[in-house]
Amino acid sequence: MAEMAGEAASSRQEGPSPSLHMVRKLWRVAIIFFVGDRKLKARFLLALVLILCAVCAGLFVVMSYVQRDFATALSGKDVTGFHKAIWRFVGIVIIAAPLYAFYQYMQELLVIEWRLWLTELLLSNYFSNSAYFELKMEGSLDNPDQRICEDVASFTRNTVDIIALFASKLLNILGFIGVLWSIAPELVYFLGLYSAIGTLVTVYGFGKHLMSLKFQALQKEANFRYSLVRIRDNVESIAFYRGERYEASTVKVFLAVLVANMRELIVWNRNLSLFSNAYEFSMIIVPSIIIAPRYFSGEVEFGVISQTGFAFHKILSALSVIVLKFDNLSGLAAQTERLESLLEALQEHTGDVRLMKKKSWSSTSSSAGHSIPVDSDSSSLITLVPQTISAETIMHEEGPGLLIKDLTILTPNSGHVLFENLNLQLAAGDSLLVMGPSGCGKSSLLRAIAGLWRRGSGIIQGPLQSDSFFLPQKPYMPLGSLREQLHFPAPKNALESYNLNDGKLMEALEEVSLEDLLERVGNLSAVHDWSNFLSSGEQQRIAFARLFLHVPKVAFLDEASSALARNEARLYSILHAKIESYVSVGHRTSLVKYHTHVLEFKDDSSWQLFTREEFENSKPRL
Ligand SMILES: Nc1ncnc2c1ncn2[C@@H]1O[C@H](COP(=O)(O)OP(=O)(O)OP(=O)(O)O)[C@@H](O)[C@H]1O
Repeated sequence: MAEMAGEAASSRQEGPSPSLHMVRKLWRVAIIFFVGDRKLKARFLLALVLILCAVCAGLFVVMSYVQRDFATALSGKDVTGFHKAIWRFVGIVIIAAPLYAFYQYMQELLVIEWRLWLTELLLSNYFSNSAYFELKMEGSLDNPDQRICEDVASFTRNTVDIIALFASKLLNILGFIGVLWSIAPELVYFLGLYSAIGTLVTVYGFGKHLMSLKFQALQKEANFRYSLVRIRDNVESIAFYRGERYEASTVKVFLAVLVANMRELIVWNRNLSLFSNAYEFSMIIVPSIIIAPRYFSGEVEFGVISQTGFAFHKILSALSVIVLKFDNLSGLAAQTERLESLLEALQEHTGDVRLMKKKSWSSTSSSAGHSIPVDSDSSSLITLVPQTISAETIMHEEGPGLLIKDLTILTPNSGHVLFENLNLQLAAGDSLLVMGPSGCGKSSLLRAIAGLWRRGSGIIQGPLQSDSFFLPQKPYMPLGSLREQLHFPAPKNALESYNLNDGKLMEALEEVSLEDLLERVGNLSAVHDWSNFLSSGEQQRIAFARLFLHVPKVAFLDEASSALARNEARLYSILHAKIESYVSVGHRTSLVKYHTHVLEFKDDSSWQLFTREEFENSKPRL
């Protein structure tokens, strides 16, 4: 199973580790938003966040002076000074409260815009050039759905938080270092050394383990959730098999693996907390200890003690940001790692230069000629040719009918040869039935024609993608109304352009003997969980109705009538009348009479092409 392969493949990955390479990856994933097609908006929002951050940090510096005057007035029993300090404090609060709320709001807005943009970019690539299919087939990338959904959300949220955090810490250093330096320069040196040691201990003592555990936690959470989603998608089969105990034990294994990882993670988090708390708490009274003798000797006033403490802790927390926020940073590193590998994998499949700005700068010039359009809905089979055409790649060309030259197909991962040097040609009006033992490669032939499998050699000349239509072995019922089931794969937002009015849809339902379905569900807008609501035969008939509505030049049917008995003859006679050429895969000899040619695969991977008459004569029992 591809998921298991994905799990195995990615469990071999150790995850991120603290290094400059990691920082570069973070930059690569983050920068694409700020140089993408909405870069003006992105940069404007980021600039606003940084400006607000600077203003808020400035207010903190002002507040430290007010606090100093406040304390000094109190200790000197200076009532006027005390009232003055209170009014200045009130003034700062009046400015700071709305400003801080606006600052938070702008951060949230930046997160939402960033998430929306990145998710849309990933989705358009995921569905482009069959990337979603190939990623699953290759099994090298676990849970792309979780990466697109949760990792993008957490990545954008954490990155904005960290940018704002680093900016405010930097401004704190700039704002308070002068204050502290003017009072006690030795405290500045001390802080520099102390935080450098703390950072080194955190990064080298905890970094590798924590980042790797966080990376695995994301993966294991996703595997656990997917194991439950699979059950929801296959409830009926599991219930018939009475497979509850098996499934429960499988899910528990995923849970146990997840919990084992969590246990290890909390141990490391506990140790990190021990260290960072000791690191932080041991500094609480240090500034007072250093400044107190000067106060006792009358060198500085009382308020300087609290101002020194305030400035000291601001700079300490700024210089120690890696120590104190390492938990968030390691989470961000894990999300970055997962997103970076998704972006890389998608770029390999789609060639979309927007996905990896840095990398593409060096590769655009050389690969520009092969760049594959994203979101192209009139793409021909030619657009399915991968970026790098190797000796092991099947070539696609546009042409009338279907022409297959010297086609050899290998399975995607194992490279097992299914059949070799297949040659055939279908002219307009021809139809072909592909037969042979189970597992010989009949469906794989259709996969190769559709451009889903590319390993092998030879040439497939076929019509534009928009002129061909495939009915897969498992009928697929998307989410949506009955109308949308019939329109599928027309996108929801483009139904009108397909010019399929309700009259035509009802005609198609009649053609496939499903006119009663409309009575059962009420109308074409009815929404159900169609894959559970309809029987297998009914789902196959809906698939035929889609085919009759789309009227392609060539249709490909993979055991598309396997669940039909009575209706098969009727559907094939409509197919024959409506569609110029078609290729069916099937086991039943009853299908032979609906085709002009038969391609028969044998157990030894050889094949033979017959006209219908030749085939019938060679098998007298038919
Ligand atoms: N993703 C894959 N990776 C590796 N091998 C695969 C993959 N998918 C299918 N195969 C193998 O390729 C072979 C051909 O599969 P295919 O689905 O084309 O068979 P088929 O002739 O259509 O069989 P059936 O009549 O049972 O549907 C099988 O042995 C199958 O196990």
